[in-house]
Amino acid sequence: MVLAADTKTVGHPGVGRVLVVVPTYNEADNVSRIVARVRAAAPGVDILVADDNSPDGTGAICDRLAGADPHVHVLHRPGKEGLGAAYLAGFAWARQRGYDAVVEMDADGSHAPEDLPALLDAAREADVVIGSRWTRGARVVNWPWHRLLLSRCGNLYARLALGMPVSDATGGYRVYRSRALDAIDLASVRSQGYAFQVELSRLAHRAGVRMVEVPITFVEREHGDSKMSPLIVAEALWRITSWGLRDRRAAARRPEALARWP
Ligand SMILES: Nc1nc2c(ncn2[C@@H]2O[C@H](COP(=O)(O)OP(=O)(O)O[C@H]3O[C@H](CO)[C@@H](O)[C@H](O)[C@@H]3O)[C@@H](O)[C@H]2O)c(=O)[nH]1
Repeated sequence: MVLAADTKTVGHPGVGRVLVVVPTYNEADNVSRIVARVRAAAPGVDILVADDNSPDGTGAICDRLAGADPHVHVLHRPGKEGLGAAYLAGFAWARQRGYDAVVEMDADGSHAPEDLPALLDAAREADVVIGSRWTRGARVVNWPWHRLLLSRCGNLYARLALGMPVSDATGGYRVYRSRALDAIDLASVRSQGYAFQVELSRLAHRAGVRMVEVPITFVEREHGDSKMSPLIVAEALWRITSWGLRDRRAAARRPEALARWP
């Protein structure tokens, strides 16, 4: 199935060589499907699955996929360390191999690979592209009401606390041009869970890189379970609050910066 995909096209026009990083923890029912969909939707991109030694055998499935397709790679990590650590390891892997852009994508099909060409097109004119659920033209399908509420409230809080003009700072479907990753101090990143997405949005905004949002259709997973937990929500709340307070204290020391606070 994967072998049928094009192996000759390289990268994306106007962007260069692209690596899609897919973090996985217990995604045995999803990982083959997502790899096949990415290969069909964007035949020129490479894929790196960053697996945290999933007990359900996701890593072994990825080894088979990688053995059958030179565009597919696996990073085996020793244990569950959170989404943020898996992405940082994937970014480092991409940098060492000279990729021009890195894509973040969930393994469960929530982020439609069919939207990827539009995100990569937008990356021609931007350093960071966020696939947004909360901008005009976006759709969210089958998400339970409590997740909708959490995402809307979380994004509103992040926007107000951090003064970022981003509608979906928690969203995990993104393109980072390598020059954006160079501009961001990745060594300072501390978030482990989904706060990672907000932290990178904040660092990109502060670094002054060009960020754009592209509407996506986000679909709730059909197989496997979300890794969302009260701890992940608590980490996001705590980190956003402390970044917001720190930014306001810094702005108070520079009164000219206060004008931009909402
Ligand atoms: N390697 C690794 N991967 C992980 C870990 N925790 C989660 N993942 C992987 O990260 C992806 C996202 O996790 P999900 O559990 O599917 O997230 P969700 O609940 O659907 O959350 C969605 O909403 C969040 C909040 O808006 C988003 O931050 C997130 O990206 C996603 O869109 C999946 O591919 C999952 O396997 C981990 O500790 N290690």
